[in-house]
Amino acid sequence: MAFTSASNVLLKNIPYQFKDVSLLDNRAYIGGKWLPAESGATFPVFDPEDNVVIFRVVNLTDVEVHKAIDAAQTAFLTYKEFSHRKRRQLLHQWITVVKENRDDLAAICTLELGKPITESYVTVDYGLSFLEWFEGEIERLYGETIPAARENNRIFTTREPQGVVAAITPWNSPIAMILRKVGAAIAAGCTVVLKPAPETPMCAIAIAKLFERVGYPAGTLNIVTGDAASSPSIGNELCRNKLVRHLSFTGSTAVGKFLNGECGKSLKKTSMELGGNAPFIVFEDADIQKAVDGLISSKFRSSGQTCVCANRVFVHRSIMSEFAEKLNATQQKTFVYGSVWDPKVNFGPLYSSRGLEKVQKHLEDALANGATVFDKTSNTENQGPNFFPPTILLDCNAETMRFGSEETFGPLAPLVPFDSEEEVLRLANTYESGLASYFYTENISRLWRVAEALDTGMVGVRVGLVSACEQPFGGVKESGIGREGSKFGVEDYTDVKSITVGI
Ligand SMILES: NC(=O)c1ccc[n+]([C@@H]2O[C@H](COP(=O)([O-])OP(=O)(O)OC[C@H]3O[C@@H](n4cnc5c(N)ncnc54)[C@H](O)[C@@H]3O)[C@@H](O)[C@H]2O)c1
Ligand SMILES: O=C[C@H](O)CS(=O)(=O)O
Repeated sequence: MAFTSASNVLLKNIPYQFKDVSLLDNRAYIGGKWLPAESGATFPVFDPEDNVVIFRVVNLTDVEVHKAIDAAQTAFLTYKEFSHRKRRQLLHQWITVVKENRDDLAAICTLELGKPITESYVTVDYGLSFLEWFEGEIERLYGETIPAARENNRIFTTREPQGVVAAITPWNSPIAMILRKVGAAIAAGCTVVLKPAPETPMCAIAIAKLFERVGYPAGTLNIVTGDAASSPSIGNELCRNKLVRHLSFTGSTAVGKFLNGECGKSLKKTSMELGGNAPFIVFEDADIQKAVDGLISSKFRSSGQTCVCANRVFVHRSIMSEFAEKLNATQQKTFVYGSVWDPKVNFGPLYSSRGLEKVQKHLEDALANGATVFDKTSNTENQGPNFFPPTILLDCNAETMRFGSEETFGPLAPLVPFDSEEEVLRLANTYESGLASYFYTENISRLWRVAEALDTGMVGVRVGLVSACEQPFGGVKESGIGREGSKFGVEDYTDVKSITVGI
C-alpha cells in the first residue's frame, strides 16, 4: 500500500495517495485569498486512530473574522444580483467538482475524524445529495400575488436572500454538515462566513478549494478556522457584527443556547441544529429482528456519534430477553474492526479522548446504578486509544442514569424495560431535547397514536434512519430552531418581502 506525505501540510504518512494535493491547505480563506493568522498562531488537528498530530491549521481571532464578514458583504452586493438560473448553474458546477474529488474528500474525512473510509464516502455522498436537492430548489423560490382588500391596490411577495450568513459546524459528519448548511445559504443567494469545528477544519478547507474553482464572486464563501471555545472573540464577532443577518449553528445544545442568546442582542435570525437524546421504542408487537436491524443502523452509526442516534432504548418487558439476544448476535455479525483505511472495516474509533471519556462515564454511571453489561463484544482487541466497542446494557433506568438526560454520543445501547404505551411515552417525552425518535410496532392504530404523541422534530417508524436531503431535518424544544435540507432549508435563508402597488 503506497505511503506518502501528500504535501508539507500533512504531517503524517497515511496509506492513501492524494490525487490533488492542492486540497490540503492549512490557511483561512477570506475574500478569495488564502491567508495565515495575523498572529501567526496555529492549532493542532489529531488523527483519532492514534492521537498523532496530522495538521496544524491557522488559529484566527475576531480581527480576521471581521475582515471575512466585510468580504462576504461586498460579495453579497454582487451575488444578490445574479439570476436564479445563474445561481443554479454555478451550484451545478460546484457539485461537479465535488464529485470529481470525492476520493480525496473521503480521505480527508477519514484522516480527521477516524471514520472508516467506506463511511466517509457515505458522508460525502450524503453532503452531495443536499447540494443536488438545493440546485433544484433555487428556481422554485416563488413569490405570490395576494388579492388586495383595497380595490386599487395589487399585492405580491418575493423571497429575497437575507445577506451575510455566519455558519458554525461540528466535527461529526463534517462534509455533510457543511454542505447541508453552506449549500442552502448559497442556493438562497446569501454569502457565508464558515467557522468549522477545530477537530475537522481540513474538510471545510477542501470544500472551499473546490468552491473557489467555480465562478462565484470572491468572498461569497469564507473559511475562518479557529478553536472558538478557547478563543471566544471569533464567536463574539460572528454574533455581534451587524452585517451578519443570520447565524446558522450546528453543534451542542449548550453552545447553541449561548450563541442564540448573543444573537438575540442584535435580533439576528438564527438556525439551531442542536443535541438530541433519541428514544427508540420497541413495542411488544414489533417485528423483533427488524427492530434490531433498525437499532443497529441508528445507535451504532458513526460509532454512535450522530445527533439522531438512539440514546435511550425502551423495550417492552415481555420481549426484552429475545430482543437483547438478537441485538447482540446481530451486532457481533455486523461489525468489522481494524484500520479505518481498510474498506472492509465499518466501525471506527471515537473522535477524541474527550469523546471516549464521556461514553466511559455513562457506562460507569449506569453500572453503578444497577445496569449490567450484556455479553462481551468479541474481536475488538488491539484497537486504538479512542476505541470503544459496541456495548449493550441490561437493567437500565432512564430516570436515574446519566444517559437518560445526557447525550452519550457513543456506541452504548442501554436497554430500558417498560410495561405500557402510556408509561413509555411519558418517559420518552420527559427530556428537554426533541430531535429524533423511533419506534417499532405492527399495529396501525398505535403507529398513528405514537407518531403524533412523540415530542420530537423527526420520527422514524419502523426505520432507524430518518436523515435524507428531501426531509426537513431539525428539532423542537431544546434541540433547535429551524429546519435544514428539504425546501425549508433554503427558504430559511430568505425573507418574504411584500410589495403593495396602487394602480
Ligand atoms: N442537530 C444537528 O443537526 C446536529 C448535527 C451534528 C451534531 N450535532 C450536535 O453537535 C454536538 C457535537 O458537535 P461538537 O462537539 O462540535 O459541538 P460543539 O457545540 O462543541 O461545537 C460545535 C461548533 O461550535 C463551535 N463553538 C464552540 N464554542 C463556541 C463559541 N463560544 N463561539 C462560537 N463557536 C463555538 C465549535 O468550534 C464547533 O465549530 C452534539 O451535541 C451533537 O448532537 C447536532
Ligand atoms: O449528527 C448529526 C447529523 O445531522 C445526523 S445526520 O448525519 O444528518 O443523520
